[in-house]
Amino acid sequence: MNLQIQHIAKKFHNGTKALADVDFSVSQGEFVSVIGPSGAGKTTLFRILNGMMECTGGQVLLDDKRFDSLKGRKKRELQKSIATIYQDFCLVENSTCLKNVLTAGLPDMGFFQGVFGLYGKTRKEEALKLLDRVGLLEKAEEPIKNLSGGQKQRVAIARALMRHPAILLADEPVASLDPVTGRQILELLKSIHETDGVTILMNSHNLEFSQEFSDRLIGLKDGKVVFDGKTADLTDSITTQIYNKNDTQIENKRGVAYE
Ligand SMILES: Nc1ncnc2c1ncn2[C@@H]1O[C@H](COP(=O)(O)OP(=O)(O)OP(=O)(O)O)[C@@H](O)[C@H]1O
Repeated sequence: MNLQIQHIAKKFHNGTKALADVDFSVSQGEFVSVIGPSGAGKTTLFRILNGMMECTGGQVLLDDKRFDSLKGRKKRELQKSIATIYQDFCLVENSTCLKNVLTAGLPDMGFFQGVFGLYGKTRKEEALKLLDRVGLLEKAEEPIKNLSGGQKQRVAIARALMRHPAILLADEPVASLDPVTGRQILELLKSIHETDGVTILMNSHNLEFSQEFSDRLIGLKDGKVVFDGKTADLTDSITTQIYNKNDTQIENKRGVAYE
């Protein structure tokens, strides 16, 4: 599935212009990271892409079908191709890992099935397989609140995969994790990307991780794309331009989350 972001703009009610003429495409199977300083508009862009927020200009196309202006059932149908994982995992803490993964099926279920959690044997088997894939089968009946941060993100990844997404949006997926756990989560995402051909669009403050795991980087600054190229083509001077920091600061901050 090809994602086309065409001249996207977002102006909030308070007058803040978070995005201005953001324009790029992502082909099926790419691993792209959106990088940029705090306030650059990364989260706003991701919210528009997963349908949580409306843009005030431009359009988003999925395989040439306009996505941003759709409503209701048509929007939900197309939305199924996009799954998101978040920095704070967005799981139900008192519910088990298995139930959290199963909730991904709710939009396809009838009202009563959903209310009474009648997920059915096939969905349960698939959810258990996915928990196995992320290394958490033995925790299936454990409530989320008993898990570590890394384990919670693994459950969130299993829940995302339950939707069979063509595109996985990873919004600061490792920002709440220590560097070792963060790397393990990114290795898991990379292996899913390589095995399933899922497109991954990641928003990260960690430039070193973005460079290591992505094929392509999009540099956002003040709501505009200031770099779009292969990871290897990101030079120190472009990094300075994106983050507006001098070279010494960049050298000192390599591997540390940019602010
Ligand atoms: N709901 C909102 N109402 C008004 N302004 C907002 C809203 N959400 C975000 N903004 C503003 O839009 C701009 C972009 O914010 P956004 O959160 O997208 O940046 P970001 O690059 O994700 O930053 P960070 O890396 O710190 O999360 C900022 O100036 C922010 O203050």
